This record gives sequence, structure tokens and C-alpha cells, in this order.
Amino acid sequence: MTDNTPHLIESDGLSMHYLVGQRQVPVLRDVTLRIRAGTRVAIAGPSGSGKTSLLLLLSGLERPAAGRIRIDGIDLGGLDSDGLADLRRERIGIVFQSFHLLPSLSALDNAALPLQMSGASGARDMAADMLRRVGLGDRMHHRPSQLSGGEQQRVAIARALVHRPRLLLADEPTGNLDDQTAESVRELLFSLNRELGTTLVLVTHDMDFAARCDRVLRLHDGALHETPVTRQPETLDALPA
Ligand SMILES: Nc1ncnc2c1ncn2[C@@H]1O[C@H](COP(=O)(O)OP(=O)(O)OP(=O)(O)O)[C@@H](O)[C@H]1O
Repeated sequence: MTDNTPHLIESDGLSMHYLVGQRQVPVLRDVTLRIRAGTRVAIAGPSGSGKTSLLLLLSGLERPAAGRIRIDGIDLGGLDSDGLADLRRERIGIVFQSFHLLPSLSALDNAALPLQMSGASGARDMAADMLRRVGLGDRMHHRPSQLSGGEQQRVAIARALVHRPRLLLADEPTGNLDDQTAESVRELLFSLNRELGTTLVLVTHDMDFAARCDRVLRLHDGALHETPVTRQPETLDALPA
């Protein structure tokens, strides 16, 4: 990967607010962002600074009040809600802090769900392959209640990656896990980034986790600042812009 690697995410002048009654509460202001394909980027910042809101914009689950977002060259502003759903189905995986698994389905059926919903053939085989990659080859037929928190988060990661998206957005993916389990999920996310080339954008309060990414972006009062990473990046020839 070099400075010539294309940008997977390009955003310019993003602003966003929530409406509380009649009042507009600003959340993001003039956020401009470039993230190169295949890199690992952490978004840090105090509680309420807009981290989750930024992920919602990048996934097309919310729309900005102003500004532009391109994912993999596609302008999100030009897509209607079906188009945004297609974009997510094809190119984006999302992992939340709470795992959002369907309790009545096995790990295999949970992981296969996005592919089954889009009518893809071989959904269960692809889900089984992804569950093996996340170390759950022997837990495929367990329901979420029969799995540990770390295992449930692995199922959620397998589900987010089963369609081989170019971009994985993860919102506090280790926030609900004990230290040891959190470390295994961090390792897993980094190894999948290396193996599959998936661009990883993660929101985290954990600065050790953030420091192991290629870049750390910090949100403060809705504005974005880059924090230099002091270590040598593991996967890049040069730090991406
Ligand atoms: N649906 C909503 N309606 C109104 N205000 C909202 C809504 N969602 C979030 N907010 C407000 O927007 C601001 C940013 O929220 P956001 O969840 O993006 O922050 P965050 O940095 O992810 O916080 P945390 O680290 O606590 O998860 C907060 O002040 C929050 O109260």
C-alpha cells in the first residue's frame, strides 16, 4: 500500500444536527475526511463528541445537513434509501457495541442473514467459511444465548464481513467485553483487515486500540483533528494522507 492507494472514503464539509423539539442541536461541523483503501483508522473523542453520528453518516444510515460523502467512488447524496441499502449490502459491514444478533437463530443463520436477505446463493457456505475465520467453526449451531460475549461479537463480525465488504465500520466493538476477550476481538479485526484488505474504521474510547491503527482521528465539539501515530505502521509503506 502506498500514497497512490485510492481513497475509499472521501467526505467534504460534512455537517449534521439533531432536531430536539424545534431546536437544532449541532453534532458535526465541516468534517472533511480522506481514508485510503485497506487502512485502519480509529475515531476517538469524548462522549457526545459525534463519533457514532459520523459512522451513521458514513454508512448512509443518516444524511448530512450539508457536505458530501463518497464511498468507493459513489456519491451517497445521489442515492435514495433503496440505493443506500444496496450500497451497504454490497460494500459496507457494520459492527455495533451490542451485538444485535437474532436470539432464535444459530450463529450460522445469524451470519448468513445478510446474504440470504439479498438472495445470494451459497449463503450458508459463505457464512460457515467466515465463522471458521473468526474461530467459531465449532460453535456454528449454537444460539447467541449459548455463546459468550466475545463469541457473540465474533458472530456479529462474521455477519458484517460475510458479503466481503470493502469497508467495515465498527462502533466500540470491544466496549462490552472483558480485557482478554477484547484483546482477541482487536486481534481478529486487525488480522481480517490484513487478510481480506477490508478498510477498518472504528470508534473507540480505548487509546491502546486506537494507537495500533494506522491513523487516529479525534472528534472534539463536532470538529475532526488528526492525532499523529507515533509507532511505525505495520501494514503500510507510508502513513496515508
Ligand atoms: N437521535 C438523537 N436525537 C438528538 N440528539 C442526539 C441523537 N443521537 C445523538 N444525539 C446527540 O448528539 C451528540 C453526539 O452523539 P454521538 O452518539 O454521535 O456521540 P459519541 O461521540 O458517539 O458518544 P459516546 O462516546 O457517548 O457514544 C450527543 O450530544 C447526543 O446526545
